[in-house]
Amino acid sequence: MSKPSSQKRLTPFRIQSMKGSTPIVCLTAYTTPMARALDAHCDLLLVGDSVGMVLYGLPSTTSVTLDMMIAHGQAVMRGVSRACVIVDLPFGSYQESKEQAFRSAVRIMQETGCDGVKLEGGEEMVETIAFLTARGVPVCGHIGLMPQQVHTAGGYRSLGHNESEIARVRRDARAVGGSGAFAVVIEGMVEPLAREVTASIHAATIGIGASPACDGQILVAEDMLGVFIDFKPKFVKRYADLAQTIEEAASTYADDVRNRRFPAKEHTFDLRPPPP
Ligand SMILES: Nc1nc(=O)c2c([nH]1)NC[C@@H]1CN(c3ccc(C(=O)N[C@@H](CCC(=O)O)C(=O)O)cc3)CN21
Ligand SMILES: CC(C)C(=O)C(=O)O
Ligand SMILES: [Mg+2]
Repeated sequence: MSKPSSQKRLTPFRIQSMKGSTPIVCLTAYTTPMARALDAHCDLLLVGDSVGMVLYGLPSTTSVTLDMMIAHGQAVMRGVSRACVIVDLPFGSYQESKEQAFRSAVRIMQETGCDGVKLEGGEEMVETIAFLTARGVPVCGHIGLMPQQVHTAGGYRSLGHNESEIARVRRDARAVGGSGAFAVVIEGMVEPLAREVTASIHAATIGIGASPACDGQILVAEDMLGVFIDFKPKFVKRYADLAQTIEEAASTYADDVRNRRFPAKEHTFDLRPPPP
């Protein structure tokens, strides 16, 4: 018998159908407890390759592997009952050919049970996205600022500030939007461009640093919770200061141990009277 929760999960099809009506609420999740905490409040949870920077302290997302994405995808799926779960294809697992992309996507879907995959790229990824969607893999695109291109782009810079950047994003949006993707993450671009892109494609646009003019919004959960504080992009809004909360709790714990206030009576197993 299947779990009763399985039919309540939002599908990529349903996410796309929210375009233009209800703003699509998305956050990243990498672990079971985080997925459990976010699930009821989000329409879509992304197991992002940002996991490499946020949980592993790596300098970029480019050394994240398919095995890492699968392990975190499995962890998130254990904590979810409502949200649609999408897993990032990591750098090097899909760019070589559409066949390589299909093999990587199938591994992710079969080994995690997630609802679809996300991949970065514009015009150059159209064939790949069409190949995957035609074969049963729901695909979310990702255009604009593409973190896996950090080494060729020369850093993380927002787009749409000159005519050639605008033309590039326009082309990528039309290409990816028309390739069968149910949604497209549009990252790091000026508002007029995000608005134009959102109005011009059938896929739902999920913005990060791309203004309120998108069909939905996504942030890295650890950024908005103030857990990850190594850097704060302009687009991040802090809803909590958990790094500070953790620091304070650790300090109080250390103080309690050093002054023998912890463990107290209620944390200690004591000798019980023998049963009658
Ligand atoms: N924790 C975390 N949050 C993210 O949003 C994120 C990751 N990691 N890792 C993968 C990529 C990298 N991202 C980044 C990283 C840095 C900036 C940044 O520093 N941006 C500057 C300059 C933008 C501009 O040129 O206008 C900023 O001030 O926002 C932006 C996006 C987004 N992604
Ligand atoms: C920030 C989102 C869109 C992402 O790709 C990630 O977390 O890896
Ligand atoms: Mg990513």
